[in-house]
Amino acid sequence: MAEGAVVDVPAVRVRGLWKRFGEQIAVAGVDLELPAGRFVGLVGPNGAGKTTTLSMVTGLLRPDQGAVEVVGHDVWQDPVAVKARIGVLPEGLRLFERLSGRELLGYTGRLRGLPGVEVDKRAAQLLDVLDLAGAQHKLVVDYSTGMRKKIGLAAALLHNPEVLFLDEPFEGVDPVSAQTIRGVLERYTASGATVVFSSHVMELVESLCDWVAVMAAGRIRAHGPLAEVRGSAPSLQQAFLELVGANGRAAATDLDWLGGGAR
Ligand SMILES: Nc1ncnc2c1ncn2[C@@H]1O[C@H](COP(=O)(O)OP(=O)(O)OP(=O)(O)O)[C@@H](O)[C@H]1O
Repeated sequence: MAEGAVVDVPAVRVRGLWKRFGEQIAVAGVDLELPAGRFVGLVGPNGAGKTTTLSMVTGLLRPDQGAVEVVGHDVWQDPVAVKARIGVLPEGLRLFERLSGRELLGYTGRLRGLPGVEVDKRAAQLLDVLDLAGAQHKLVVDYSTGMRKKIGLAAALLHNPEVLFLDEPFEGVDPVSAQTIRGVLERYTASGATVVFSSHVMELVESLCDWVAVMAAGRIRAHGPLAEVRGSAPSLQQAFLELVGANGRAAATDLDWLGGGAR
Protein backbone atom coordinates (compact mmCIF):
# COMPACT_ATOMS: atom_id res chain seq x y z
CA MET A 1 0.00 0.00 0.00
CA ALA A 2 1.19 3.54 -0.76
CA GLU A 3 2.82 5.54 2.03
CA GLY A 4 0.46 8.07 3.53
CA ALA A 5 -2.65 6.21 2.39
CA VAL A 6 -5.50 5.97 4.84
CA VAL A 7 -4.26 2.83 6.58
CA ASP A 8 -6.51 2.82 9.63
CA VAL A 9 -9.61 4.46 8.22
CA PRO A 10 -11.63 1.90 6.28
CA ALA A 11 -12.55 2.75 2.70
CA VAL A 12 -16.19 2.08 3.53
CA ARG A 13 -17.96 1.64 6.86
CA VAL A 14 -21.66 0.75 6.82
CA ARG A 15 -23.75 0.49 9.98
CA GLY A 16 -27.31 -0.84 10.22
CA LEU A 17 -28.32 0.02 6.66
CA TRP A 18 -31.96 -0.56 5.68
CA LYS A 19 -33.98 0.16 2.56
CA ARG A 20 -37.55 -0.79 1.81
CA PHE A 21 -39.47 -0.28 -1.45
CA GLY A 22 -43.14 -0.69 -0.47
CA GLU A 23 -43.50 -4.26 0.76
CA GLN A 24 -40.07 -5.25 -0.54
CA ILE A 25 -37.18 -5.01 1.91
CA ALA A 26 -34.22 -4.60 -0.42
CA VAL A 27 -31.53 -4.08 2.23
CA ALA A 28 -32.15 -5.56 5.68
CA GLY A 29 -29.61 -4.31 8.18
CA VAL A 30 -26.23 -4.34 6.47
CA ASP A 31 -23.06 -3.86 8.53
CA LEU A 32 -19.88 -3.85 6.54
CA GLU A 33 -16.33 -2.62 6.82
CA LEU A 34 -14.14 -2.61 3.74
CA PRO A 35 -10.42 -1.94 4.27
CA ALA A 36 -8.64 0.59 2.09
CA GLY A 37 -6.30 -0.48 -0.70
CA ARG A 38 -8.27 -3.64 -1.52
CA PHE A 39 -9.96 -4.98 -4.59
CA VAL A 40 -13.38 -5.77 -3.14
CA GLY A 41 -16.02 -7.91 -4.83
CA LEU A 42 -19.67 -7.63 -3.82
CA VAL A 43 -21.44 -10.77 -5.00
CA GLY A 44 -24.96 -12.11 -4.63
CA PRO A 45 -27.86 -13.57 -6.58
CA ASN A 46 -30.28 -11.44 -8.63
CA GLY A 47 -32.28 -9.18 -6.34
CA ALA A 48 -29.90 -9.65 -3.37
CA GLY A 49 -29.68 -5.90 -2.80
CA LYS A 50 -26.23 -5.17 -4.25
CA THR A 51 -27.25 -2.23 -6.44
CA THR A 52 -29.45 -0.76 -3.70
CA THR A 53 -26.54 -1.02 -1.23
CA LEU A 54 -24.03 0.53 -3.63
CA SER A 55 -26.51 3.34 -4.42
CA MET A 56 -26.84 4.16 -0.71
CA VAL A 57 -23.08 3.92 -0.14
CA THR A 58 -22.37 6.36 -2.99
CA GLY A 59 -25.00 8.92 -2.02
CA LEU A 60 -27.39 8.18 -4.89
CA LEU A 61 -30.19 6.76 -2.73
CA ARG A 62 -31.17 7.81 0.77
CA PRO A 63 -31.31 4.93 3.28
CA ASP A 64 -34.36 4.44 5.52
CA GLN A 65 -31.97 3.78 8.39
CA GLY A 66 -28.27 3.44 8.99
CA ALA A 67 -25.05 5.30 8.38
CA VAL A 68 -22.35 5.13 5.74
CA GLU A 69 -18.85 6.54 5.90
CA VAL A 70 -16.46 6.62 2.99
CA VAL A 71 -12.80 7.21 3.94
CA GLY A 72 -14.01 8.61 7.26
CA HIS A 73 -16.63 11.03 5.87
CA ASP A 74 -20.35 10.56 6.41
CA VAL A 75 -22.05 10.17 3.05
CA TRP A 76 -25.26 11.88 4.04
CA GLN A 77 -23.88 14.57 6.35
CA ASP A 78 -20.85 15.49 4.31
CA PRO A 79 -21.79 14.53 0.73
CA VAL A 80 -19.45 16.99 -1.00
CA ALA A 81 -16.38 15.63 0.81
CA VAL A 82 -17.40 12.09 -0.11
CA LYS A 83 -18.23 12.83 -3.73
CA ALA A 84 -14.84 14.50 -4.22
CA ARG A 85 -13.14 11.27 -3.09
CA ILE A 86 -15.12 8.68 -5.01
CA GLY A 87 -15.67 7.60 -8.58
CA VAL A 88 -18.85 5.76 -9.53
CA LEU A 89 -19.81 3.65 -12.51
CA PRO A 90 -23.45 2.90 -11.69
CA GLU A 91 -25.77 0.34 -13.20
CA GLY A 92 -27.75 1.80 -16.11
CA LEU A 93 -25.30 4.69 -16.41
CA ARG A 94 -26.84 7.85 -17.90
CA LEU A 95 -24.38 9.80 -20.01
CA PHE A 96 -24.65 13.04 -21.94
CA GLU A 97 -25.48 11.39 -25.24
CA ARG A 98 -24.95 14.41 -27.50
CA LEU A 99 -21.35 14.90 -26.42
CA SER A 100 -18.44 13.05 -27.97
CA GLY A 101 -16.43 10.78 -25.67
CA ARG A 102 -13.67 13.39 -25.57
CA GLU A 103 -16.10 16.21 -24.77
CA LEU A 104 -17.68 14.12 -22.04
CA LEU A 105 -14.32 13.67 -20.33
CA GLY A 106 -13.53 17.37 -20.77
CA TYR A 107 -16.82 18.31 -19.16
CA THR A 108 -16.42 15.78 -16.32
CA GLY A 109 -12.89 16.97 -15.59
CA ARG A 110 -13.93 20.62 -15.38
CA LEU A 111 -16.87 19.68 -13.11
CA ARG A 112 -14.33 17.95 -10.89
CA GLY A 113 -12.37 21.20 -10.71
CA LEU A 114 -9.30 19.98 -12.58
CA PRO A 115 -7.29 22.49 -14.64
CA GLY A 116 -7.99 22.27 -18.39
CA VAL A 117 -4.44 21.21 -19.28
CA GLU A 118 -4.57 18.37 -16.76
CA VAL A 119 -8.00 17.26 -17.99
CA ASP A 120 -6.68 17.15 -21.57
CA LYS A 121 -3.65 15.12 -20.55
CA ARG A 122 -5.57 12.60 -18.44
CA ALA A 123 -8.41 12.29 -20.98
CA ALA A 124 -5.98 11.55 -23.82
CA GLN A 125 -4.20 8.90 -21.72
CA LEU A 126 -7.42 7.23 -20.57
CA LEU A 127 -8.88 7.20 -24.09
CA ASP A 128 -5.67 5.66 -25.33
CA VAL A 129 -5.38 2.99 -22.61
CA LEU A 130 -9.06 2.04 -22.93
CA ASP A 131 -8.78 1.81 -26.72
CA LEU A 132 -11.28 4.59 -27.31
CA ALA A 133 -8.92 7.06 -28.99
CA GLY A 134 -10.30 6.17 -32.43
CA ALA A 135 -13.87 6.83 -31.26
CA GLN A 136 -13.16 9.92 -29.16
CA HIS A 137 -14.94 12.29 -31.57
CA LYS A 138 -17.99 10.06 -32.01
CA LEU A 139 -21.13 11.02 -30.10
CA VAL A 140 -21.72 8.90 -27.00
CA VAL A 141 -25.21 8.04 -28.33
CA ASP A 142 -23.45 6.05 -31.06
CA TYR A 143 -21.24 4.08 -28.67
CA SER A 144 -21.76 0.33 -28.14
CA THR A 145 -22.59 -1.08 -24.68
CA GLY A 146 -18.95 -1.92 -23.97
CA MET A 147 -17.74 1.47 -25.21
CA ARG A 148 -20.22 3.17 -22.89
CA LYS A 149 -18.86 1.17 -19.95
CA LYS A 150 -15.34 2.18 -20.87
CA ILE A 151 -16.08 5.90 -21.28
CA GLY A 152 -18.05 5.74 -18.00
CA LEU A 153 -15.02 4.17 -16.34
CA ALA A 154 -12.73 6.84 -17.77
CA ALA A 155 -15.04 9.55 -16.41
CA ALA A 156 -15.09 7.85 -12.99
CA LEU A 157 -11.27 7.65 -12.86
CA LEU A 158 -10.43 11.08 -14.25
CA HIS A 159 -10.09 12.85 -10.86
CA ASN A 160 -8.06 9.94 -9.40
CA PRO A 161 -10.58 9.06 -6.65
CA GLU A 162 -9.63 7.26 -3.43
CA VAL A 163 -12.46 4.75 -3.81
CA LEU A 164 -13.98 3.55 -7.06
CA PHE A 165 -17.43 1.91 -7.07
CA LEU A 166 -18.35 -0.15 -10.10
CA ASP A 167 -21.67 -1.90 -10.68
CA GLU A 168 -21.13 -4.83 -13.10
CA PRO A 169 -18.21 -3.10 -14.86
CA PHE A 170 -17.47 -5.99 -17.23
CA GLU A 171 -20.97 -6.50 -18.57
CA GLY A 172 -21.01 -6.09 -22.36
CA VAL A 173 -17.25 -5.60 -22.50
CA ASP A 174 -15.25 -7.76 -24.92
CA PRO A 175 -12.44 -9.98 -23.53
CA VAL A 176 -9.64 -7.75 -24.82
CA SER A 177 -11.16 -4.64 -23.26
CA ALA A 178 -11.91 -6.59 -20.07
CA GLN A 179 -8.22 -7.45 -19.82
CA THR A 180 -7.33 -3.80 -20.33
CA ILE A 181 -9.78 -2.70 -17.64
CA ARG A 182 -8.33 -5.29 -15.27
CA GLY A 183 -4.87 -3.90 -15.87
CA VAL A 184 -6.03 -0.34 -15.18
CA LEU A 185 -7.81 -1.36 -11.99
CA GLU A 186 -4.93 -3.50 -10.72
CA ARG A 187 -2.54 -0.61 -11.21
CA TYR A 188 -4.98 1.68 -9.43
CA THR A 189 -5.35 -0.55 -6.34
CA ALA A 190 -1.61 -1.22 -6.22
CA SER A 191 -1.17 2.51 -5.52
CA GLY A 192 -3.32 2.26 -2.38
CA ALA A 193 -6.75 3.09 -3.84
CA THR A 194 -9.80 0.89 -3.30
CA VAL A 195 -12.09 -0.70 -5.86
CA VAL A 196 -15.52 -1.99 -4.85
CA PHE A 197 -17.37 -3.78 -7.60
CA SER A 198 -20.45 -5.93 -7.91
CA SER A 199 -20.54 -8.92 -10.20
CA HIS A 200 -22.24 -12.24 -10.82
CA VAL A 201 -19.16 -13.70 -12.45
CA MET A 202 -17.47 -15.71 -9.70
CA GLU A 203 -14.36 -16.62 -11.70
CA LEU A 204 -13.79 -12.93 -12.30
CA VAL A 205 -14.23 -12.04 -8.64
CA GLU A 206 -11.98 -14.92 -7.61
CA SER A 207 -9.21 -13.88 -9.96
CA LEU A 208 -9.42 -10.13 -9.29
CA CYS A 209 -10.49 -9.57 -5.70
CA ASP A 210 -8.61 -10.00 -2.47
CA TRP A 211 -11.68 -9.19 -0.35
CA VAL A 212 -15.23 -10.43 -0.87
CA ALA A 213 -18.68 -9.67 0.54
CA VAL A 214 -21.47 -12.12 -0.19
CA MET A 215 -24.99 -10.72 -0.09
CA ALA A 216 -28.34 -12.55 -0.21
CA ALA A 217 -31.87 -11.40 0.55
CA GLY A 218 -30.72 -7.96 1.69
CA ARG A 219 -28.12 -9.23 4.17
CA ILE A 220 -24.38 -9.83 4.20
CA ARG A 221 -23.84 -13.58 4.52
CA ALA A 222 -20.05 -13.50 4.68
CA HIS A 223 -17.27 -11.01 4.18
CA GLY A 224 -13.55 -10.93 4.54
CA PRO A 225 -10.38 -11.91 2.70
CA LEU A 226 -11.12 -14.07 -0.35
CA ALA A 227 -9.43 -17.18 1.10
CA GLU A 228 -11.45 -16.86 4.31
CA VAL A 229 -14.80 -16.54 2.53
CA ARG A 230 -13.94 -19.43 0.19
CA GLY A 231 -12.96 -21.53 3.22
CA SER A 232 -12.51 -25.20 2.37
CA ALA A 233 -14.74 -25.03 -0.74
CA PRO A 234 -12.91 -25.84 -4.00
CA SER A 235 -13.97 -22.54 -5.58
CA LEU A 236 -15.66 -19.27 -4.70
CA GLN A 237 -18.57 -20.39 -6.89
CA GLN A 238 -19.11 -23.45 -4.65
CA ALA A 239 -18.73 -21.43 -1.45
CA PHE A 240 -21.19 -18.90 -2.85
CA LEU A 241 -23.79 -21.57 -3.69
CA GLU A 242 -23.51 -22.95 -0.17
CA LEU A 243 -23.71 -19.51 1.45
CA VAL A 244 -26.82 -18.40 -0.46
CA GLY A 245 -28.45 -21.80 -0.09
CA ALA A 246 -28.84 -22.28 -3.84
CA ASN A 247 -27.81 -25.95 -3.75
CA GLY A 248 -31.30 -26.98 -2.66
CA ARG A 249 -33.12 -24.81 -5.19
CA ALA A 250 -35.50 -26.59 -7.63
CA ALA A 251 -33.23 -27.94 -10.30
CA ALA A 252 -33.82 -27.86 -14.03
CA THR A 253 -34.89 -31.52 -13.83
CA ASP A 254 -38.37 -30.19 -12.96
CA LEU A 255 -38.67 -28.92 -16.52
CA ASP A 256 -39.23 -32.42 -17.91
CA TRP A 257 -41.40 -31.01 -20.74
CA LEU A 258 -38.50 -28.97 -22.09
CA GLY A 259 -36.62 -30.38 -25.08
CA GLY A 260 -37.39 -33.46 -27.18
CA GLY A 261 -40.61 -35.51 -27.06
CA ALA A 262 -44.18 -34.17 -26.87
CA ARG A 263 -44.75 -30.48 -27.71
N1 LIG B 1 -36.70 1.35 -7.20
C1 LIG B 1 -37.18 0.18 -6.77
N2 LIG B 1 -38.50 0.01 -6.55
C2 LIG B 1 -38.97 -1.16 -6.09
N3 LIG B 1 -38.22 -2.24 -5.81
C3 LIG B 1 -36.91 -2.12 -6.01
C4 LIG B 1 -36.32 -0.92 -6.51
N4 LIG B 1 -34.97 -1.12 -6.60
C5 LIG B 1 -34.75 -2.38 -6.19
N5 LIG B 1 -35.90 -2.99 -5.83
C6 LIG B 1 -36.04 -4.36 -5.31
O1 LIG B 1 -35.10 -4.52 -4.28
C7 LIG B 1 -34.49 -5.82 -4.35
C8 LIG B 1 -32.99 -5.67 -4.50
O2 LIG B 1 -32.69 -5.13 -5.78
P1 LIG B 1 -31.21 -4.77 -6.26
O3 LIG B 1 -31.32 -4.17 -7.62
O4 LIG B 1 -30.52 -4.00 -5.20
O5 LIG B 1 -30.56 -6.22 -6.34
P2 LIG B 1 -29.17 -6.69 -7.02
O6 LIG B 1 -28.50 -7.56 -6.03
O7 LIG B 1 -28.43 -5.52 -7.53
O8 LIG B 1 -29.73 -7.58 -8.22
P3 LIG B 1 -29.11 -7.91 -9.68
O9 LIG B 1 -27.92 -8.75 -9.43
O10 LIG B 1 -30.20 -8.65 -10.34
O11 LIG B 1 -28.80 -6.59 -10.33
C9 LIG B 1 -35.16 -6.55 -5.52
O12 LIG B 1 -36.19 -7.34 -4.99
C10 LIG B 1 -35.73 -5.40 -6.36
O13 LIG B 1 -36.89 -5.82 -7.03
